[in-house]
Amino acid sequence: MSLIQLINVTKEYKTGSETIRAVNNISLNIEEGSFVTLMGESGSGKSTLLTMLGGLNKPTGGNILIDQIDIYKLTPNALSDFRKEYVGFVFQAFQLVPYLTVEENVMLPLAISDQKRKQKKEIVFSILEKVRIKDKSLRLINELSGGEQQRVAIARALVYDPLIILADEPTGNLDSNTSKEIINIFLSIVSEGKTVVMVTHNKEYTKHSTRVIELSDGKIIKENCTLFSSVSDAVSIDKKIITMI
Ligand SMILES: Nc1ncnc2c1ncn2[C@@H]1O[C@H](COP(=O)(O)OP(=O)(O)OP(=O)(O)O)[C@@H](O)[C@H]1O
Repeated sequence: MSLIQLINVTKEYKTGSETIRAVNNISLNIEEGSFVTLMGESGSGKSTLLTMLGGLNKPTGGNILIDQIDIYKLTPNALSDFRKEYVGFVFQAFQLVPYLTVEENVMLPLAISDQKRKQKKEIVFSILEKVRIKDKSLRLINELSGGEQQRVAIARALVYDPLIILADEPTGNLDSNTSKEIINIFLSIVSEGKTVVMVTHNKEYTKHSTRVIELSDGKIIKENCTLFSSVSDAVSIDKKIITMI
């Protein structure tokens, strides 16, 4: 059974007398451990689809099942628990707290957790190590480069060890070399078995994904699966690219 199942999903926004159909009757299955990129022109419905997948934006039609849970049939509290357990979000604008340190930003989502402080610190440090920013854990956010800030944002998204990472234009504010480093982090996350769904406008990054989905006017117009036989192939090719820079 697929980890993510969308069944006839539609989203309409009403603004005044106008109704915008941002996502138009999409059905889609996403397997666990895949790296999916969502492409398409501005306004084609990518962010709407991503936020619906993450339990942040209720569809006006259809069902979204994650791990066989029909997420919008959950109560608000259960939906919030579901998000905590299953989904980590990464955004273009990082959305970090500028007057807190790296460590404090990543620790922030754990504020509501019952774990002991020592345990929380261990989780935070192991993730900071994974995204290679541990040496700057005591720096304030505004003392970091854009790429470093995005690493912190990815670390924060990983603190509850979610199965799914949803990233909306995570490289949109970064130069091309830094963007490749961020894509490499996503590839290593995927190689651990997590599922990443990433919105991007940059065609170059689609070659690292296991599946590319192109949207237009809220519909899937093109799909390209299994560009690599496995994610480890993608990682090795990506490493070659990084070495060439
Ligand atoms: N909260 C909202 N209220 C009204 N209309 C909205 C809302 N959010 C998105 N839309 C509209 O829905 C359509 C799809 O928007 P969406 O942000 O999903 O597209 P996108 O492909 O992510 O675009 P971009 O690449 O510019 O971020 C657009 O026409 C947009 O104006």
